Amino acid sequence: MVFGKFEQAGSLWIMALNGKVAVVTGAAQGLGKGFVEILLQNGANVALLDLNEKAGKDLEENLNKAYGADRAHFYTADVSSEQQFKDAFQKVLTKFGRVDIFCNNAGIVNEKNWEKTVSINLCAVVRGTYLALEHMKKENGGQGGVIVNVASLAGLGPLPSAPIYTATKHGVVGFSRALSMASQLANYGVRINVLCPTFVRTALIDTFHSEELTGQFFNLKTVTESLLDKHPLVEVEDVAKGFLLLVKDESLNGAVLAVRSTGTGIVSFPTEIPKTPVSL
Ligand SMILES: NC(=O)C1=CN([C@@H]2O[C@H](COP(=O)(O)OP(=O)(O)OC[C@H]3O[C@@H](n4cnc5c(N)ncnc54)[C@H](O)[C@@H]3O)[C@@H](O)[C@H]2O)C=CC1
Ligand SMILES: CC/C=C\CC(=O)/C=C/C=C\C=C\C=C\[C@@H](O)[C@@H](O)C/C=C\CCC(=O)O
Repeated sequence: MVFGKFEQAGSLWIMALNGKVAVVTGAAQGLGKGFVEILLQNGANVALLDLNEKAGKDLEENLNKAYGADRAHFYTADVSSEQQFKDAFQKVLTKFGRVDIFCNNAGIVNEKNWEKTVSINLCAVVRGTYLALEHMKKENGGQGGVIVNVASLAGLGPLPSAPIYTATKHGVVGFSRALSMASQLANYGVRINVLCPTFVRTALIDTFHSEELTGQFFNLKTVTESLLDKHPLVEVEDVAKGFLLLVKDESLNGAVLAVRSTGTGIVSFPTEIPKTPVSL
């Protein structure tokens, strides 16, 4: 299946990013900032969405100094608000005229206020995906494109100290994989891929030291620390390279990319779930 303007690199079909327009949520810091930078370095123009207005505006100024005027624009938006998300998306279309790449990256850990976590980590990912899809899909006159949803290794296996966070990330993986199949079957011309990083050196990983944010699971801090031993930290730049692959490689739709200190790989899901027979 071929989606958009691309150039051939060996047997790979690679989407050229010059002139493309990308949207990244949670873009003011951390992984989102890394995704924005690698997109700018590869020729795309980028809309940054975040609820942190000061950090977002400061980053916008610095990026336009570094990569050229008018390449990056910040829009204040709380992705858990349907109205704010829709308004920001409309402002992006008014400014840039198109959206080719959409990254649902914004996410939090809050096991106390779990409804907030579900609202941001899962509901807002669905909202952003559907906003982008409505604009991109060919049956609506769109140009096609690619959506990258940010899950986590906790979307592939449990984080005992963060069961709600784990649930939201499993939801992102399942939703994105199912929608990628729907997109293929309906010939939307839109690829939907998932990024599953291990622990990354950002502000978020301090969360599990916070009793306010881990709540009843604060006493499992040592479990997370032992998982950190098993899954050592990676840097934002390592994850950004995986993100760029999911954006540029036109052959990838429904891909789940795990980024770990031991390397990066596309997850293969068993068609037959291993089972231990029981007698009823
Ligand atoms: N840091 C890590 O170890 C890992 C992070 N992830 C995921 O990567 C994504 C980014 O996380 P990090 O960069 O590490 O976190 P971070 O806390 O450094 O940055 C998150 C950004 O999202 C923004 N944000 C939070 N709630 C928002 C909302 N309602 N509306 C708009 N913006 C909002 C924040 O203002 C911040 O700029 C999250 O989805 C997270 O679950 C996945 C695996 C590992
Ligand atoms: C408290 C949250 C902190 C940071 C955010 C985040 O998403 C960090 C996730 C980091 C690691 C999660 C590890 C989960 C490990 C176990 O559940 C494993 O069963 C995971 C399953 C497969 C891992 C892939 C592999 O190692 O082959």
